[in-house]
Amino acid sequence: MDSTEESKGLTLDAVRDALIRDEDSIVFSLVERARFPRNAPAYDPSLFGGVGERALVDLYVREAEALRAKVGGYQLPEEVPFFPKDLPSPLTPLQKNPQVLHPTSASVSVNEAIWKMYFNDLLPLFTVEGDDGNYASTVALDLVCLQALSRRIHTGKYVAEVKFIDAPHDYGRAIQAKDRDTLMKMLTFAAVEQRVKSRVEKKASIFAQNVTLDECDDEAKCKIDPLVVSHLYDQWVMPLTKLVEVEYLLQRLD
Ligand SMILES: C=C(O[C@@H]1C=C(C(=O)O)C=C[C@H]1O)C(=O)O
Repeated sequence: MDSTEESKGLTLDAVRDALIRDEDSIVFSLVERARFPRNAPAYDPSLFGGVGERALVDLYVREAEALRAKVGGYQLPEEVPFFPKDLPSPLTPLQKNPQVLHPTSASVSVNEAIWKMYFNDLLPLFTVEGDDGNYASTVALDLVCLQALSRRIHTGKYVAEVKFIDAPHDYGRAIQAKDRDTLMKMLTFAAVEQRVKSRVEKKASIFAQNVTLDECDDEAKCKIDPLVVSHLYDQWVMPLTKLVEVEYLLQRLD
């Protein structure tokens, strides 16, 4: 969420607009990563002796996050690091962000689940098997994908706050009873989810087109399968966003 939106007051429409914009970043990041094959050695901790037991991708993400923290990153609730331990302190004066969420929101992270999902489930669905040796580009693009997914999913903290503010008594009862199932039912909007899935599939089919000048180009294939993107949202992005919402709500009255 940018600070102008926050200062105008948090509304469900404004947060949903932010989620819609994040769809573009997610689709584009997947299209970029799909230019390279799987490149499995980048994920193998037993390779690249110089970097110890860590896979190249771990090393890259950890160092990139440390640098980002030094220049003032990870101060917003939706910006959550994958390697939060021992992040360096910022070297720059911090921007003053309005505190719109409950203070415990910083501790809500589902990045471990995002990491596992991305490498174990998603990558094999949109990259081709193979190894072209371009490991530096591969891990750099993985980081872009992971960050886009993580930001979208952790924006669920704002969604939860707005829903809570709209019905504090109903949510309050379920929170006090620590009733996860009721919270999950209350915050789920099936019709909205259906529209999200249809829209991301459409976006993927437009953004991932191979554009040519040929009049009638039957060969124009998509760079990623639009169905993979709606599957990603259906199976992982929306369930994890809702998990963030539940986790946030459970701490909302602390
Ligand atoms: C994010 C929301 O909460 C839930 C999760 C959704 C999603 O991840 O896109 C969509 C609808 C809701 O079931 C919302 O209500 O907008």
